[in-house]
Amino acid sequence: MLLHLHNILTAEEAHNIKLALLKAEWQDGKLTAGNASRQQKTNLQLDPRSPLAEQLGNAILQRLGLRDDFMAAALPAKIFPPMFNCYCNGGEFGYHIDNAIRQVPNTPVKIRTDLSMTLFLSKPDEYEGGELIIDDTFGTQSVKLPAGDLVLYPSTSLHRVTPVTKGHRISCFFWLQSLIRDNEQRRTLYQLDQSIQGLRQNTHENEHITRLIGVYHNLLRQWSQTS
Ligand SMILES: O=C(O)CCC(=O)C(=O)O
Ligand SMILES: [Fe+2]
Repeated sequence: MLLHLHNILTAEEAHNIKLALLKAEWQDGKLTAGNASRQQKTNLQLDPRSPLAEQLGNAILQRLGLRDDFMAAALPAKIFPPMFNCYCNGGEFGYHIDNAIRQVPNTPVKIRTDLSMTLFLSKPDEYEGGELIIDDTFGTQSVKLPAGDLVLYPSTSLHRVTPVTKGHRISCFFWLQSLIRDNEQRRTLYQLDQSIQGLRQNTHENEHITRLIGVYHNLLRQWSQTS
């Protein structure tokens, strides 16, 4: 399941973050690439240990935590600290699948990457190219979102970023380990949750809704892994 989440940041917030990032010191994106994807990657990244990356990353995570749609779709168990990248001057990232396990820098914490996310910080008309192309069971999708919007997709997907031939494509990208490892089980829970929310908005609370909420929790209990 690929999900487009609108307005994680307002356009103005995204713009201000982008301005701060444009002035930042960037490093070669190959530094954090796995062996196989190193040749495919010609972009820039912010040093994940820099105070700016930490401050912006925490603010973005705090915002995501307040979003019911994100929490219901992702069911996060552990989130990798957000990272920031910049593509310009023909920079791209060829087809790859993200590493399965990532260690949080300077900690013993390992995260299985179940879901990948990109939060777009540049406006689509500020750069040419830079589409995130995602291939999965749902077909091939080309994603280029308004500043402040986020795409969430299974980390099992083959994906690439097309060359940015004009302007700068600045974004925040990261991964998470979900309480639900299996993509189909997670999708089923999301659909059930959306239906329950729809019923609760359109109908008075009743015993059937209560039982349905119970079914949701019982499936979550059966399928979830908390570590
Ligand atoms: O920039 C993006 O949208 C995705 C980046 C990416 O695929 C990666 O760093 O693994
Ligand atoms: Fe990737």
